Amino acid sequence: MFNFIKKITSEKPETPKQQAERDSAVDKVLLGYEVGTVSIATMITGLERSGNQLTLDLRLPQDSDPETIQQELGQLLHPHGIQTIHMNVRLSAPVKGDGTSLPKQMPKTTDAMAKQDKSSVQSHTDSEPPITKAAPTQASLAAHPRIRHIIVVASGKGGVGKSTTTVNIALALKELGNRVGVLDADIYGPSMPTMLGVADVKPQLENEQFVPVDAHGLAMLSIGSLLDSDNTPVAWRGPKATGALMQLYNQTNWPQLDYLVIDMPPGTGDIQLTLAQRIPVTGAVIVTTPQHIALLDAQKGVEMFNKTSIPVLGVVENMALHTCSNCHHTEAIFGIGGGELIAEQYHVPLLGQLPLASGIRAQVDKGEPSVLANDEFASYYLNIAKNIEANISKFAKPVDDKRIF
Ligand SMILES: Nc1ncnc2c1ncn2[C@@H]1O[C@H](COP(=O)(O)OP(=O)(O)OP(=O)(O)O)[C@@H](O)[C@H]1O
Repeated sequence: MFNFIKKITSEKPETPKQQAERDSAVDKVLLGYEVGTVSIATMITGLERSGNQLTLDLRLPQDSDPETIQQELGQLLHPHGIQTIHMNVRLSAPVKGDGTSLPKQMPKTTDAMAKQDKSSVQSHTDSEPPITKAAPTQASLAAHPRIRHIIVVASGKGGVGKSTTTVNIALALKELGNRVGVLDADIYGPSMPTMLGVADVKPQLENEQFVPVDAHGLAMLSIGSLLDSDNTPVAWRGPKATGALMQLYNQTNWPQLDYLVIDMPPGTGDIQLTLAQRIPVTGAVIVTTPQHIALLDAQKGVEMFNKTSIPVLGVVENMALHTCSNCHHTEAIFGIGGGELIAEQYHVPLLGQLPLASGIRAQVDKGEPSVLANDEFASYYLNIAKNIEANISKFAKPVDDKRIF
């Protein structure tokens, strides 16, 4: 482990407001800075900003030159108020054999990334889709060797029921006879393990790869499984979050899957954009609610996916209808047509409208979502899954069947 401390220039006054603005600018610089052909964001295992000082824990490829990196980052970050950079650098060990000295237990998040010295980009080229150079486009990303379709489920804002919808769609796709995996990438509120009733099950490591948890037949991996209760990801900033999520995607031994459904963090910021640019996605599903503000945010989601050339498979309007728990009468209490409006405006299909029903909430709360319980709401999700299936093949990327693992 090397420890580099470099003073760039002398002090400059900084207000809290400036600091907040600079945090975002610093994130952008880190996301854009590449070591070899890979963003340094994917190599950050720890990041702390204190005033004009930035501390980065980095796991760099063995042949990289930390001093040059520090110098270049210093120049790029100096205009954004960073005067001192501390870099704690681990260089990846050279690849030897098949990597037999493995941790028996799943390490905690920070350790998981820091200790896996052999898990560099170099040592995993056999299973990782390549991360391409700056401004990667979907067309330049190789399809995942074992996954036919990757679907991201996104929402413009939090709390619209994205995770509830994701878990039920995943179960519905499985119900239709598919092999399905779920990646819970919602760093702000990872909820898949609880919703699937496997919150106590920790994923294992095998040959330096995460092994997804079997959750009612779904291959599930959640960023939440890698966290301690005191190590909440809420405070994670862009590059660290992006790095951790890319690691989950790249370093997981996904079985052969027809669908990997990714529960994205809500919003349309840097993290979402970076993931959308680095993971070979077949299509996106956008979850919204009928309220005006949620619809506006959903529009931003559609625009983000359009920019990154990810086809939008459609919009799901959640909590669109209310089903009375006494008489089971269903009506659109928030008004009608929100999801339809977006669908029309952006030429994307409306995949379905879901009721606001306490039963839907109660089922995910007890770890047995509606589709699993086969309750009265299951058919709504099955219809959405059928609509996804009906559309998806025209967006599929070719799978390289000749690849050997
Ligand atoms: N159709 C629905 N009817 C009733 N309750 C619902 C419905 N959909 C979701 N909920 C409830 O709304 C709450 C928020 O849902 P969920 O966690 O799925 O939203 P989210 O968009 O993923 O939130 P976050 O952005 O915080 O991750 C949960 O308590 C969930 O049970």
